[in-house]
Amino acid sequence: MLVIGIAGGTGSGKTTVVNKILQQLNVEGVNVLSQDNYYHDNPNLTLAEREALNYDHPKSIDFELLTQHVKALKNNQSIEQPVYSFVTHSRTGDHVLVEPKNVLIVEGILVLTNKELLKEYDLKVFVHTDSDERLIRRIRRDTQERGRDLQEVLHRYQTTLKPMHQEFIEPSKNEADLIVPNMKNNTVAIDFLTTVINNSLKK
Ligand SMILES: Nc1ncnc2c1ncn2[C@@H]1O[C@H](COP(=O)(O)OP(=O)(O)O)[C@@H](O)[C@H]1O
Ligand SMILES: Nc1ccn([C@@H]2O[C@H](COP(=O)(O)O)[C@@H](O)[C@H]2O)c(=O)n1
Repeated sequence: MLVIGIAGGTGSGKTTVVNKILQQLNVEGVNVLSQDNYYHDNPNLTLAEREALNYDHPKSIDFELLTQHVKALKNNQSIEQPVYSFVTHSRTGDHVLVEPKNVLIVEGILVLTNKELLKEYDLKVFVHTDSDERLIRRIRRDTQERGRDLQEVLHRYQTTLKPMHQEFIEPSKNEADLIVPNMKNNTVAIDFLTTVINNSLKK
């Protein structure tokens, strides 16, 4: 199994890049584990308390479970991936059964920050987009798809998102084997990535 970690700031285009790779890959099967499904649940907190949490710090992620799931898939075992809701800031209680396949992509803002998880990757990618463009994309997405309003997005950006990006996410770029600029459609980088993945699978 080839394991690929794809990180980058919020709104950098990680999901978009992953979807383009999936369209082009010439392999039997690919699984994608999104870090977003591995946020801690915090069932003992009220909705207001959960809303106030910092979701851009590495401690907000259940890396133990994510790493355990990556290792299980590599050992040819199935996993039950939790499902997360950005509306309630908690796990829904549902699970998705994931069976092992040839390629595993692990994507998320913090997936290149965890030492144990870093050991599991064969290829590490960082998607780069300038912060002003990422903020614009984030406002658009969170108000249209994640039930947020402009004030919420801007408050979170100033209080946690930007400082955490500078402290944890941007430095994790140094772990990457490849940096994909995604300010505009970058077909060359996507073609390059799929070629690298296909070649690694042939070895
Ligand atoms: N190269 C691009 N040019 C313009 N818009 C883009 C590009 N890549 C992604 N987007 C848009 O930006 C938003 C965030 O992209 P997404 O892939 O969800 O980012 P991430 O997963 O890194 O948070 C989406 O609305 C997406 O359509
Ligand atoms: N309850 C939550 C959990 C996370 N977030 C934000 O999601 C961002 C990461 O997701 P991407 O798809 O953009 O990579 C992260 O920046 C968190 O602030 C949230 O708003 N609410």
